[in-house]
Amino acid sequence: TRSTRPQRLLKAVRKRATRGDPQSVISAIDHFCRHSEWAMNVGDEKGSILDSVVSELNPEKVLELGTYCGYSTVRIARLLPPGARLITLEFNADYAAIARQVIAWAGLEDKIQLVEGASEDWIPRMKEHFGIETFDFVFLDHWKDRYLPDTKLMEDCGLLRKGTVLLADNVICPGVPDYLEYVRNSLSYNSCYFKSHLEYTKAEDGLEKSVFLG
Ligand SMILES: Nc1ncc2ncn(CCCCCNC(=O)c3cc(-c4ccc(F)cc4)cc(O)c3O)c2n1
Ligand SMILES: [Mg+2]
Repeated sequence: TRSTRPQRLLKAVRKRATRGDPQSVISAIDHFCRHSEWAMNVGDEKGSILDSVVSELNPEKVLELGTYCGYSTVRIARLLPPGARLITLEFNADYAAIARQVIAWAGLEDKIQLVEGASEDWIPRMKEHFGIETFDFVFLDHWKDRYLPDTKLMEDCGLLRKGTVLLADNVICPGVPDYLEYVRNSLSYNSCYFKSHLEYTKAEDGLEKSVFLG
């Protein structure tokens, strides 16, 4: 049967990127998405904003919601200090299988734990299952109607501490109006918007950075 887009994306990584070189994996995926087939990776323009937030924060414990093919997983993990850990949740088994191979090609598997399942099922189990106290950085890029309930769930599970940074993708396109309204009006967050574009297009999109105040 016909291959899937994630399978073709992985093929492009293997063809163009150098094993063990995360930057070449990132460039290969961006090239594939610009010149062959659009895919819903955070992309190079928003990815540069993601890089600057991660580099400034130097987080030890990172949670990513929504792995897809592992593009942002690789972007984040390549910047983490030794000993830092990234847990990434992916609901779709086919995407997870591709992401594992993209992460392995980048040589970053030691820093990354990919968990297959739904965020709402795994967030309550982070402490007992992964020995996580709190996260330093959370990247939200999964179902857009789960950003708000999962943020409240992370608060309720005590997974956020004073200074934890939430960075949310797609706050304009496809959009997360209920989440934006919450983080921008809650006294528990300092929130700011980084205007950008939907990956590989001219449409407006952006990232919302929200610092939890405890
Ligand atoms: N609960 C739970 N737990 C864990 C999970 N793991 C995966 N999922 C399901 C996530 C399914 C993919 C989410 N991402 C997007 O839908 C997305 C879409 C666009 C986009 C598309 C078409 C357009 F015309 C314009 C923009 C662009 C983006 O950058 C996006 O990130 C989970 N859910
Ligand atoms: Mg996204």
